[in-house]
Amino acid sequence: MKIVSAHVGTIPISSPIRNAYIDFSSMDCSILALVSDVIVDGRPVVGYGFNSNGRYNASAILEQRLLPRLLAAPEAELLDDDGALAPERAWRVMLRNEKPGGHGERSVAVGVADMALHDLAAKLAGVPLYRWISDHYGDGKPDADVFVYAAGGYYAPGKTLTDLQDEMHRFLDAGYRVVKMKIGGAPLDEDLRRIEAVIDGVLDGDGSRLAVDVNGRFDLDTALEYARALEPLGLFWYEEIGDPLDYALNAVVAENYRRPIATGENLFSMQDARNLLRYGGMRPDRDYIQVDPALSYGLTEYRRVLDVLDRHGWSSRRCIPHGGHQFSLHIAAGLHLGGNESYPGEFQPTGGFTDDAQVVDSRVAPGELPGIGLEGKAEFYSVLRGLHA
Ligand SMILES: O=C([O-])CC(=O)C(=O)O
Ligand SMILES: [Mg+2]
Repeated sequence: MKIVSAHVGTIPISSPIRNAYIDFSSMDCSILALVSDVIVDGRPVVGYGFNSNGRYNASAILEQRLLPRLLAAPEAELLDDDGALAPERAWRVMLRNEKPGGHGERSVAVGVADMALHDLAAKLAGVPLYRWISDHYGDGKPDADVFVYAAGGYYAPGKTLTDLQDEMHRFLDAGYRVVKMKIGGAPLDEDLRRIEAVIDGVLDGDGSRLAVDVNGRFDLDTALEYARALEPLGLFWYEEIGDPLDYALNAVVAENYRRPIATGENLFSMQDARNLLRYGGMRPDRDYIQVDPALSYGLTEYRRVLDVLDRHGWSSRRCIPHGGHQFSLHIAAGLHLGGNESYPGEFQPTGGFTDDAQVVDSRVAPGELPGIGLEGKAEFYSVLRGLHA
């Protein structure tokens, strides 16, 4: 097995929505095809990768550093002892001559390549990725389906409370039980009206089915003011409250807020996640870790994150990755995570699951196509095919 060519593209995943920190009017991402020399049914087996939303494309790092190393490596450096593609070995090749620290855009680029390598490895083995992950990295007994919640509730120009309620009703109609909305982009009293409109108008008064996401906007005073107002509502979680690297802020909020906290989508390495556990006051009996493998050096690094969590007494069930993509859906099923995010309708064409995926009672199965199964997302697959056809 040899990787004969690598093809990088940059595509928009933009929309007019806004969270408390950024709008998505110019959001884009990198896409990648790794073409192998293995031919099945007259076509080469190809692994695909992309980065999820929130960080912009990292195409230059892929093109200028990571992929040249991958393509120049002797075949044996990418293979395991049985001659099969070993994504973790290829990962080490890509990161040769890179210093530690300084995670960020590099971790996005590696995340894209790591995803494509895992897609390719599972396709070469002829199995869906969750099965490959479970057999190679897990206990061989993957979960049949995965908890998913519907994320949305963004701020948008002209969006009314009724529009917000309609959006949340659509999520419930699509099979989700738990929904998420943005806060922190409006004054507290206005956010509370938005929250109450969803809890009372959509969720039959049950706040435990609503998560709220600040996208790192609050200083400590505002974080605590909101915490006091939110606690009686019994929310599913209070997310990314302050700057992602302000572990002390997170710890103080955790001391003052009894309900679950979720964070980690802007932590890009095992070391960052470990610092969150060491200094962030996160509580293993109730809080959630949202590190997104597609943004943070891929599944190879994510396994290190899971190992650190385990050493700190955390269950993998407390991990619900950010990003709403099909890659993390397989990882969640293969490694017994607590769930995965979903954005019905946003961040197309990359976001979401295969076209035939059915969410029932907030659970969805990763599907049985070989690899990640992006071939089952028709619009996205036509874009990916265009990279190398
Ligand atoms: O608005 C965003 O950047 C996405 C986000 O935080 C999430 O999905 O949790
Ligand atoms: Mg978030």
